[in-house]
Amino acid sequence: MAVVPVATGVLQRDDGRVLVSLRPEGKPWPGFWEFPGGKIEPGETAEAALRRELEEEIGVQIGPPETFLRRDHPYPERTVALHFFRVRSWQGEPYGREGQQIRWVYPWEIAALDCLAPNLPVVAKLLAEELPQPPLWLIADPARLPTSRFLPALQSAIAAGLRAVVLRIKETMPAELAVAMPGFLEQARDRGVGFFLNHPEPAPDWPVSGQHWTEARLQAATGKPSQPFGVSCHGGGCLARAARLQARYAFLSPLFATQTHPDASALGVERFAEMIAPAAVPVIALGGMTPERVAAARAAGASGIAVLSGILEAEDPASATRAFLDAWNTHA
Ligand SMILES: Nc1nc2c([nH]c(=O)n2[C@H]2C[C@H](O)[C@@H](COP(=O)(O)OP(=O)(O)OP(=O)(O)O)O2)c(=O)[nH]1
Ligand SMILES: [Mg+2]
Repeated sequence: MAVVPVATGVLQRDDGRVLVSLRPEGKPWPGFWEFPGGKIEPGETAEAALRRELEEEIGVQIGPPETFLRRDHPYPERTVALHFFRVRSWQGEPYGREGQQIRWVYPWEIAALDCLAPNLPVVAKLLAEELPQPPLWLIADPARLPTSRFLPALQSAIAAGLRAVVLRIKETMPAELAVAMPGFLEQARDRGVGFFLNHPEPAPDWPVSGQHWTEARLQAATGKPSQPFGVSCHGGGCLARAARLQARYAFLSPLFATQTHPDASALGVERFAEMIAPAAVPVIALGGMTPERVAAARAAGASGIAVLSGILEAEDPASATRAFLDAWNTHA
């Protein structure tokens, strides 16, 4: 089957919104949202095709495009070799020059629309950029530590560079912790730490970045929550639903066998990679994570790694944090 090379542009404004356009009747895949662009002509470079297509389709002259993602995708009638570029500057106000609808949307809103399948990894990559960096996620559960050690251990991890935390509260918190928590969270937020709260309803009104849902809660939900949220998934169906409900990230577990869930059989690197490939949410690898395994998680397409017991329960939470961060950075 012939391979058709295609160049498309993700126009992104300073407020983070990107331009999507609706494929019109009369073209393949009418009614699906895409990034403007089209086929690269013989002898044309991808960038030249991008410039020509964006002028033809949305009436803009673009500044320098950034190479963003490459994907080959087999449609039933043809395989397309897609060159996705990001464009941050252009002249002219985009409009649907071929009569097509256009829309400016936040990256997390794209997957709630009907999108062409190979565009979903582009959405995941845009969303990954919005997450706290570096992408080492700690699942902090006060029930797993003596109360007096919980906040100091968390503080040490933050001082060592931790910037993403899921605060997992399963049972009533010791009163002294509950009292200290809002002040602690406010200080951490000022240092740029993102906190997502996994708490039974009613959740306390703490200054967090968003909520963290279980897979069961995602399945039971009738719509997206009002706050940004992430979710713990165990399979590809959950990742797809999470994206549809505009989740900002998903944990996918267990990548490796773990002590905390010895009965859950591990996904393994290969299945994990297969589940991530078509996903429209950034996937954070969870389960049996050690610094030695970070490279494998990253190579499988993980946008980050999550640790449950390897940091707060370590003798020295700061050096445990640094070991994971070093491993992530080494394999960039
Ligand atoms: N433009 C565009 N095409 C995409 C995207 N994702 C994706 O899979 N494709 C596929 C659909 C099409 O099979 C192919 C490019 O098609 P196109 O219909 O835009 O090509 P074109 O503008 O040159 O159209 P035409 O002149 O042939 O009518 O790439 C995307 O985000 N934007
Ligand atoms: Mg086109």
